[in-house]
Amino acid sequence: MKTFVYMVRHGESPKTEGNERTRGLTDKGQSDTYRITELLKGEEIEVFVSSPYQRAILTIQELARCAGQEIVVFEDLKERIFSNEDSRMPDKELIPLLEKSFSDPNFALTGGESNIVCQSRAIAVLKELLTIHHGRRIGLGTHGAVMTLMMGYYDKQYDLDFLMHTSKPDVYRMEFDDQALVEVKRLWSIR
Ligand SMILES: O=C(O)[C@H](O)COP(=O)(O)O
Repeated sequence: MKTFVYMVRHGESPKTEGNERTRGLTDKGQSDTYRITELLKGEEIEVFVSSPYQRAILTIQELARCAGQEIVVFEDLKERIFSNEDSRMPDKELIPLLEKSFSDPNFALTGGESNIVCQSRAIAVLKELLTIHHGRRIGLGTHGAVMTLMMGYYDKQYDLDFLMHTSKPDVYRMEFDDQALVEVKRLWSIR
């Protein structure tokens, strides 16, 4: 029996407001949540889980509401901690850090996580979800780096280049046969 995981990367978030945990969505990010709902409401997703970060929860909230389901938050689905959770790392620092991290998966800044540490904690959750919700459809509110690391665990094509070509929001449907990934389809299209 197939299990489907819908990776929903959050929409646009204000970069200067709140901290990593609390910043929400911009007006565009908010309006994209309705597009996500339209796109996915026919998929009959019954289980909703998310990163604990507001921007990820808010992106799937309307879809979960339409499905009459609660969102279950998993701390270990949060975005990779690049240096700390207090503020967003500027892109001019983030991009070199990502380049270094994808060539050395054990590399971490002081106070931050490596790719390997982030991947291990998120994959532990995903494997548990695939077991508990075997045969069901799971919507997962996520972020660029942790999503790429989860997808890359199953298929090496999901690497830094993939991450750099993703959008906010973005949606990928992963089809599993038990714990094995059989297919990935991008469902989001950029207008
Ligand atoms: O999905 C992501 O890349 C992270 O959550 C960072 O999002 P941001 O560009 O809003 O900081």
